[in-house]
Amino acid sequence: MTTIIDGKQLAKEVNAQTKDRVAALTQRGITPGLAVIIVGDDLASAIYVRNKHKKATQLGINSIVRQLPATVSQAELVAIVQAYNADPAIHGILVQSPLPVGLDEQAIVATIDPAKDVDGFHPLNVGRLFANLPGKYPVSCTPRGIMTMLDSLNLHLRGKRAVVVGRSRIVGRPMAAMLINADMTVSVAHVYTKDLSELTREADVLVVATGVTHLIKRNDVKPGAIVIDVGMDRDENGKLTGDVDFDGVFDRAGAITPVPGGVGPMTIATLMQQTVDLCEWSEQLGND
Ligand SMILES: Nc1nc2c(c(=O)[nH]1)N[C@@H](CN(C=O)c1ccc(C(=O)N[C@@H](CCC(=O)O)C(=O)O)cc1)CN2
Ligand SMILES: [Mg+2]
Repeated sequence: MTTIIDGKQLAKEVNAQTKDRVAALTQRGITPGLAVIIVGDDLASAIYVRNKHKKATQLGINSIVRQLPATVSQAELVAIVQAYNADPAIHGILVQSPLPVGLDEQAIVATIDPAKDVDGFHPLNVGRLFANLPGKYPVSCTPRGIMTMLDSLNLHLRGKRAVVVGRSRIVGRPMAAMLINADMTVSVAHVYTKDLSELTREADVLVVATGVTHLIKRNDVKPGAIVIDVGMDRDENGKLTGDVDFDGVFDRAGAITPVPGGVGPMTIATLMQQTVDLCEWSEQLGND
């Protein structure tokens, strides 16, 4: 029997907990605040940002969306980030990715106060994750959401083999770090990897984040493996599909995420969770 990991349902459960935490803070006169900066008119980004705003508002988080024209300068963008850094009502700041060409995304992310870096993309927080430093700091939401999915399966991860296909800054690299921190033996594959199938067939946990439609097929998966599909691709008919051939892999996997309704909803739920984390952590610091 294969388990379908229902990201929508799990996201609902995470969101319900977040809503309770927001209510408890609000009772103390504190409202978590999230500032989302979006630059230009990328349609997909506009939809993701609208969904973030809607969800934050539903949960009682004070959500501010700052829409800027593609012509905004690097210096203007930095000044806007700095203003949110200085605003005590804002606990989480994020810049929707990708930015239009000409803007240096990394330089802008580096100006976000690491304590307000709700995406976990600031180099200080990335470094903390990779060094597995103790303490409270934000991490990238998609892989954190995937760790929540793995937790929900009550697996024994220690010593098992994980393969992450894709080495992006947002997903592949932080995912690998989180799996190493969970005591798994981790390999990261990418576009130059030779004999990909040989590697993926060793995985007890296989995370695929490449943007290549149906890259992973039935024979690339070890029987019983946990298969996490981060892909959001369009097939030849324009239908949303993943990096994994779900129908082919389904009854070979032990558990598998669907697309849509798998990792995507967990990314937004984790973002909300992390906004409230940052708010609570800032309060604890303030009370010390
Ligand atoms: N600053 C950031 N930029 C981007 C991030 C991010 O975490 N921070 N991630 C992605 C976009 N993204 C959130 O920003 C995101 C993408 C997709 C989904 C989602 O729920 N997908 C649905 C399907 C949606 C559809 O039908 O198109 C699903 O998988 O079920 C959530 C968040 C890049 N940029
Ligand atoms: Mg999905």
